[in-house]
Amino acid sequence: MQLPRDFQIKMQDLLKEEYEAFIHSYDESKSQGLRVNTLKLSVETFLKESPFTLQQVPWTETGFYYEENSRPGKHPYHEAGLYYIQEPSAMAVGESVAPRPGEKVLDLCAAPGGKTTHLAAQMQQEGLLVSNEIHPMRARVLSQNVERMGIKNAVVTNETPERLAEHFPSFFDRILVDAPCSGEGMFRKDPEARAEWSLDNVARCSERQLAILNHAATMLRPGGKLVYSTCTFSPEENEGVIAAFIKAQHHFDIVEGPDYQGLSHGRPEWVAHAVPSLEKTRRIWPHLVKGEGHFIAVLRKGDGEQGQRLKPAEILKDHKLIKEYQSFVKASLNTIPKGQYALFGDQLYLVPDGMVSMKNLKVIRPGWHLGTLKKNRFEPAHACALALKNGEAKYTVNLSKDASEVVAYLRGETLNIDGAKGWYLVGVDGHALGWGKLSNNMLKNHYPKGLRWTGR
Ligand SMILES: C[S@@+](CC[C@H](N)C(=O)[O-])C[C@H]1O[C@@H](n2cnc3c(N)ncnc32)[C@H](O)[C@@H]1O
Repeated sequence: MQLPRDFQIKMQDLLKEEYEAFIHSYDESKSQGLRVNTLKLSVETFLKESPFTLQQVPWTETGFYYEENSRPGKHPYHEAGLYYIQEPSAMAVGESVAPRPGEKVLDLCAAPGGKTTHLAAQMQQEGLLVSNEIHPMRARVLSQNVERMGIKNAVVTNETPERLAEHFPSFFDRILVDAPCSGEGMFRKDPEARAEWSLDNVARCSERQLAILNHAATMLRPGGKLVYSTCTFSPEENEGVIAAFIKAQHHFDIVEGPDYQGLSHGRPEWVAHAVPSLEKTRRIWPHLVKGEGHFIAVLRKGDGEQGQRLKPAEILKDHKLIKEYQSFVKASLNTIPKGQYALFGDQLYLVPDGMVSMKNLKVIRPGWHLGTLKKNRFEPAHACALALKNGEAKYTVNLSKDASEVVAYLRGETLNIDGAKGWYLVGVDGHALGWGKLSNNMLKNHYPKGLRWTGR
């Protein structure tokens, strides 16, 4: 593998006798992983149903390596959101954040959503998860992944860290900054990261990382936890950023990172102005574990002034007034979705508990999207289907993963089905895939056009 020359010289200088083992790891194949979505099923059930050969990732109960020739991204279970394909080392980050149900959590650099979907699984649909991405196109992909994984309590925003910091002073219990970086840890799997790398870019990244981290600090409540991670080796972007941050932000401490098998300590000796506590940060090395390169720092904010209470979000006083929605619920669901309803134009959402007003921010998903109010009727959203559990819809079409109808449905084709008129939740082995509307024994396909399978 062709690695940038300056990168090799720098790593040799840092790693000394360990360099040989490090550089040989580039001759080995990258490791690939998936994380079971425990919002939809337990690990135990997934392992019984999984068509793939899997091996446990040591630092994540829900994470597994899969074999090179399996293609989990091209399986109906993927479309049903039963798992998220995620680089195994990256799973250690969500484990380090470890949010609890009911908390207020911010994922500041969230697209495409690997860590956000991990945090959401830990929160078990309770509390408020704000998932932010600065780039509009990437924010859209993030939003789609939040939908596919059936997450109800996430608010997806498309903002700069600066604007969010103005809106949310001392607000969040936990914040993750999975920072944009030079991506040295991804060289084995990402040729673009190799092509774009330069020493100048490393320096630019570290400046940007410190700025993002400072904005994150503003948004954390006293006593809150801030996790900083990168997928790069360069000390300037890792221990160096944390050293500069701690120097400026006296009320923050570095706390001991996770002690999972295979994780190494941070290297204070690699940066100027180091403090010994930098050793409490964690590094993941590809020559020591089955995973790509990563860095994780866990920081805690000391006691201090609590933030002001933010204005609550505007919610509907009585959703029963929306007759079209009531008729849909009565005809098509066995349970009434519980929580706070909010209407954005003609779009109906259930917003997370603790949702505050996000006026003037670019919000692209304010919670669980239930559907659209049309003239005299309600049309359920794809997100509504994907967060419904077995038994929650009145009418279902349950297909087996090997049935040709599953592929037909995912391609957007009409299915022939006997039954009463109405909305049907189409699923694979009991896991929702999307909606279909039955009339005259023809199930009109409501699988979103942009997600349909083509050429398979
Ligand atoms: C390492 S990636 C995040 C990966 C994501 N957390 C996941 O697990 O799927 C870093 C993200 O930061 C975003 N980003 C780039 N510049 C940024 C900036 N100045 N402020 C905040 N985020 C930025 C990138 O668009 C990218 O999506």
